[in-house]
Amino acid sequence: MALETRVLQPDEWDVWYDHLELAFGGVPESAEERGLYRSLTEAERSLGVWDGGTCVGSAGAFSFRLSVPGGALVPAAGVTMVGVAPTHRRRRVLTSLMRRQLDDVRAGGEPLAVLTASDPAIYGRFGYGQAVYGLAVEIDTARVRLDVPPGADEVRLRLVDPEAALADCERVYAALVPGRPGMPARQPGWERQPLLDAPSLRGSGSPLKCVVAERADGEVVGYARYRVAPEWNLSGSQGRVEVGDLDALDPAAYAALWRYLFGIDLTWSVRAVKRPVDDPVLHLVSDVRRSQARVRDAMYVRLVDLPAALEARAYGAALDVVLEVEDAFCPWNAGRWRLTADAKGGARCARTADPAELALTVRELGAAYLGGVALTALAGAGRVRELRPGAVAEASRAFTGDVAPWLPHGF
Ligand SMILES: CC(=O)SCCNC(=O)CCNC(=O)[C@H](O)C(C)(C)COP(=O)(O)OP(=O)(O)OC[C@H]1O[C@@H](n2cnc3c(N)ncnc32)[C@H](O)[C@@H]1OP(=O)(O)O
Repeated sequence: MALETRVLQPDEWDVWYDHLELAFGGVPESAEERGLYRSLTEAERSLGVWDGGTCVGSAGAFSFRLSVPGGALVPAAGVTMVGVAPTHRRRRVLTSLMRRQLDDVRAGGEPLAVLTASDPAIYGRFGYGQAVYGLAVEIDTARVRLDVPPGADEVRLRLVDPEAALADCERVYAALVPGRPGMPARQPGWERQPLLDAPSLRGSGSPLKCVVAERADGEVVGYARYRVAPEWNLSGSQGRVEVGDLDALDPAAYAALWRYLFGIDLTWSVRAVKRPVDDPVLHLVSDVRRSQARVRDAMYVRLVDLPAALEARAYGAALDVVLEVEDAFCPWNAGRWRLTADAKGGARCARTADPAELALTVRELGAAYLGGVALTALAGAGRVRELRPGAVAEASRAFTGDVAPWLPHGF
């Protein structure tokens, strides 16, 4: 029987999501998670592949607006819920879903598609480049000290109900978005994701806790949501603090929050797994080695409308370069483009017949797009070719940003 691909009907959601759980190994999610993702699913952007009455493939997209260098919020399809049934794998079901989805994203006018990958080897073939990395730390708080800046002692900390503090936390998050490429502006409903607290998500940890940092006038300027995972052995307490998220608007509040987490009684380590790679905590700790910093891929970016995407971001230096771009999966992007930008923010990208100065695939452009991956590094790996001496360094300087891009949460 031929497979049929169609847009999800809302009453098919449970069957569609059951299929997805199966593709991911078959461990059921908690009712709380399921309820959240049901409410966040955009049915008209969700595709199902059906073999008779059985769902055998799925892919969805969230309508995100993503912060890019310069602070603009750019519409981006947050690709999600991709799965193919174990009975139907390696029969090009994923490939057909990616084809349909990228055509839909283009028709809908979103310049970007972004995703987090279950396996880094999957999405390069569809033009996604590894643009955002994430930092994980597990800090030995018995031996590592924090060198907090002046002002941290004036910050008032208050332990609050995470629900009650939500509006204040969201205000802090929203204020950070324009300054940090990669952050999705919060769309309605997504504020609930950091509050998910089903027992299966806690592991051995406590229910979610929230501490807020306040200025003298009572304004909330930072927060941390975390769990405490107590553990006892013959030597005594071995507890750990597990940070969900931690955001602050100034260095004093930021350091005060970390100091609080370091000082929780009966715990001897703090683990935070979704931090930016340039997290200032690396410069607060006395011993970075005992902080066990690890970096891994976090978000992949695909330029769907190449000129619109390149014009939407700002550049750190003036630029005038002709790019020869390969894009086998979205051929409307392929060819020669002149990208000009001034350091104040204006950029223009248009087709040209002038000689190319840099040759690369759309995947490298996606990797460099948010300013966190240097074109010079990609050139070092042979993935960007310099056709005019000096062009790689010039373009790299303009593309690279002052802060590392960051994806603070999964999707
Ligand atoms: C954004 C997200 O949601 S990420 C989540 C992705 N989902 C999962 O990981 C759940 C478990 N896995 C699956 O559901 C499926 O195996 C998928 C979705 C990864 C792949 O689906 P398939 O229909 O088998 O892929 P398809 O047949 O179209 O393969 C296309 C190509 O990708 C390759 N490929 C597919 N999956 C993988 C993988 N996990 N690792 C490396 N390569 C892969 C195939 O070998 C094929 O390569 P080729 O073009 O060189 O021949």
